[in-house]
Amino acid sequence: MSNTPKALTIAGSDSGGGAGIQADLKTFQELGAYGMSVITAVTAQNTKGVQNIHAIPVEMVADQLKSIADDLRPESLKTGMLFSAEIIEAVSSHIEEYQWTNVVVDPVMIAKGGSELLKKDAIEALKKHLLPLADILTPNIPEAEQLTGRKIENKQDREDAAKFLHGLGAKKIVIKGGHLPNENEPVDLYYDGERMIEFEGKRIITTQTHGTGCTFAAAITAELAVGKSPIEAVETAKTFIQEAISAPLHLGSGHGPTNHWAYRRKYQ
Ligand SMILES: Nc1ncnc2c1ncn2[C@@H]1O[C@H](COP(=O)(O)OP(=O)(O)OP(=O)(O)O)[C@@H](O)[C@H]1O
Ligand SMILES: Cc1ncc(COP(=O)(O)O)c(N)n1
Repeated sequence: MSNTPKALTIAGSDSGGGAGIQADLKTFQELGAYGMSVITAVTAQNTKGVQNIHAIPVEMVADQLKSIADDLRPESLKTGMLFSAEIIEAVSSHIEEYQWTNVVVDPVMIAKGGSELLKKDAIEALKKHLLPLADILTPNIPEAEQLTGRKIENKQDREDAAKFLHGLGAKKIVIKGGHLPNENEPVDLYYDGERMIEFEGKRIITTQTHGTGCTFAAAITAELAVGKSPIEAVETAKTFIQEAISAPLHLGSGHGPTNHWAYRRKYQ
C-alpha cells in the first residue's frame, strides 16, 4: 500500500479555474497531496462573476462520496460550496458514517460578485449538521456574522465570534481577515478553545483575489494530509495565499485568480 497523502475536496466547480474544485486541486498538488474531488454543483463562472449554477442531484453527490470511501480513504478533506440543505445533510452523514478525520469546513456562502453559493435556508443545516464535524472552520468575516447572528466590528467581536462558533461544535476556528477595511492588515484569527493566535499578513491592494478563501482552506487541508499540525497547517496556508496574491496572473477582466504556483517558486 502506498502512503501517499490523499486530500479530498467536496465543493463546486468553477469553470474559470480560480476558485472551487479547481483551486483546491491545484493547491493540493502544489503542497504534495494527491487530490480527489466530489462535485456538488457546476457553476458557469469567470473572473466577471457567476453566470449560472447547476446543482448536482444529491444521490450523485452521495455516490461520489461512496466511490471514494470504498477505495481511497482521504487523510483530510475540505468542504466548499455545498449549495443546499440536502447536500449538507448528505455530506455530514457521510463524514459521520465513515468517521473521516481532518475535516476542514469553508462555509462558502456568497461569491465575490454577489452570487449566492449557499441557499439562505441551508445556513441552519450547516450550523446543525456540519459545524460540529469541523476540525477547522474557516469563515470570512461576513460568513462569521451570518453563523453567529452578530455584527463583527472590532477585534473583541471577532474573538467573541470565534468562541461562539467553538460553542457550536467546531473544534478550531480561523476567522479570516481579508474582508477587513483596506487600511487594516489581513490578520487571520485562530482559536482552538484555549489559544487565540493571530496569523499576520501584508495587505495587497489588488482585484486579483478570486478564490483566496478556497485556496487558503485547501492549503490547510493539504498540510493536514501530509501530517502537519493544525497550527503548522494554518501557518503554511497563510504564506501560500500571501504568495498567491502577491504574484497575480492578470487573467480575465474582472476579479482575477490567484497564482497557485507562486509559493512553490519561492519556497520549494
Ligand atoms: N488583499 C489581500 N492581501 C493579503 N492577503 C489577503 C488579501 N485578501 C485576503 N487575504 C488573505 O486571504 C485569505 C482568504 O481570506 P478572505 O477573507 O479573502 O477569504 P474569503 O472571503 O473566503 O475569500 P473570497 O473573498 O475570495 O471569497 C486569508 O488568509 C486572508 O487574510
Ligand atoms: C464554485 C465556487 N466555490 C467557491 C467560490 C468562492 O470563492 P472564494 O471564496 O474562494 O473566492 C466560488 N466563487 N465558486
